[in-house]
Amino acid sequence: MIVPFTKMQGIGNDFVVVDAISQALYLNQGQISQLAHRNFGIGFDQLLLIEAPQHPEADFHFRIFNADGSEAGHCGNGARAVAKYVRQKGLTWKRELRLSTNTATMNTVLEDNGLITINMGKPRLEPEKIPLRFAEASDAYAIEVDGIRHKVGAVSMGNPHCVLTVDNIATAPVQELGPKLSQHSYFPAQANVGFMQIVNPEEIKLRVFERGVGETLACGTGACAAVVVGRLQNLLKEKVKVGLPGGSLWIRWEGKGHQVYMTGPAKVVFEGQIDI
Ligand SMILES: N[C@H](CCC[C@H](N)C(=O)O)C(=O)O
Repeated sequence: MIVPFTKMQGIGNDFVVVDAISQALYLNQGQISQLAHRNFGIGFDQLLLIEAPQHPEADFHFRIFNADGSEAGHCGNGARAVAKYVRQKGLTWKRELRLSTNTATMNTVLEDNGLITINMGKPRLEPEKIPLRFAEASDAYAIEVDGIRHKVGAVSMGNPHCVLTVDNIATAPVQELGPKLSQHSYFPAQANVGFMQIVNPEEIKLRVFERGVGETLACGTGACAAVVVGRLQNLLKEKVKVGLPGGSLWIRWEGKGHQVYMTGPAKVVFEGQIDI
């Protein structure tokens, strides 16, 4: 079957986007991981399948699959890509959209400067909603890895995140500690692991070891999770610039009970088709 796709990226987090409305597409985990392969396939961090809305107030639904073929509940950089894709493909003329994923619904606004602002919803802090195997919600948890106790924050943005603070992002143990925290038994659904350096209360640097992928150049929900954790730990103000290896995102969170807002770019790289 010939499947047209659009390759896109959001500050270096890269996607294959497929309109699964006009052409239903069913891929198993092995096929997805093959397509994700940087040598044997197209190569991507996530596959985004755009589907018809599942409820009347949404304009589009999209599903997210990591490079290992696992399905995820949310993707912040991917949401910006979807918002840009549906307009560029003429699937809508609207500049303000309501998108849904398996775990979240969000409003998106295409700004005059070409950036996209997304209301990412309220962070979920209750352990059972992250999910995290702790009884009580806390602004910080102690998780032991190889005999060392790490102070981490944990939050769901519709997908699970674990965030720890480091002095210098350049020397953060992303490859050593990232997978061990991501697959720690305290995270029954695994977790995306953010390493956050506080530059000042309005700016951080962040690297993210993503569940189902490994370290990516950027993670949108990870940027939101890091700002939420930083604010809960009284390290950050309401508006924060998040510097990731692939570029910057602007996150705003007033605090508990409020929505998180994310602003950033999304770009088309090329159009293609593949015989699956
Ligand atoms: N790896 C994530 C999904 C992609 C999130 C990321 N690319 C973003 O921009 O939020 C997970 O398994 O929850």
